[in-house]
Amino acid sequence: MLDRFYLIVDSTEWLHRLLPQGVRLVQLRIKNKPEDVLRTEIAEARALCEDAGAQLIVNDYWQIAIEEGCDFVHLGQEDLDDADVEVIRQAGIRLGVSTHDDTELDRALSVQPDYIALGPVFPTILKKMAWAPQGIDRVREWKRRIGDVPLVAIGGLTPERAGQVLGAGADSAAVVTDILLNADPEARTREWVAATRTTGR
Ligand SMILES: Cc1ncc(COP(=O)(O)OP(=O)(O)O)c(N)n1
Ligand SMILES: Cc1nc(C(=O)O)sc1CCOP(=O)(O)O
Ligand SMILES: [Mg+2]
Repeated sequence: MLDRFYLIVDSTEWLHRLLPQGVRLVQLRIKNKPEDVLRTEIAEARALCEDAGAQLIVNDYWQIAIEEGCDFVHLGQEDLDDADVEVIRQAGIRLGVSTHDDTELDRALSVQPDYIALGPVFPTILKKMAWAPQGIDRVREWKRRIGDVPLVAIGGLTPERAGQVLGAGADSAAVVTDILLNADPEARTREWVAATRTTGR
């Protein structure tokens, strides 16, 4: 069972600030750092999330996640090319997978994921995407197709849009820039917590 509010951060510094605001589900998504930094950040994130009673999901670095005793990783389609899903499963690690189109959805379902992410639902400024925004109807369609597998909506979300994607069948709404680039990330996080506890299904 995923929390309906899924925060994504790029350092443990954010966890010190935002976990106390009521975050229960968080992804550590670090790019372009040396392995020793990654390992230190992942280990610290694990301890901080454990203390806060939050679920940590490690993006990309499934081997370090296993070695540092984490229990949930997120992999995109390119990450899956290099990942050993058998090893991940044997380590008892849960796995979330990104999808953007039908082919990716088929592939994601074939590894029996613990959730499927669909994006970008709205335009995102975080990274260049090869896909046009999916829109709300696509969220509805994805949920119909994946049934009991939890669905995470991502891309350009705000508290108001989170209500829309949850209402369309997403189980959780993931966010980066609406919080990390906000003038007051702590207050915006509290808005997210309130919005996702009171809207949607
Ligand atoms: C919840 C969630 N959904 C999608 C992604 C994107 O994963 P990926 O396609 O591997 O891209 P990067 O985030 O690694 O750049 C995600 N991280 N989390
Ligand atoms: C990291 C990521 N993956 C996406 C996908 O569609 O797979 S969209 C996305 C960016 C989400 O950031 P923001 O909340 O700032 O738009
Ligand atoms: Mg990735």
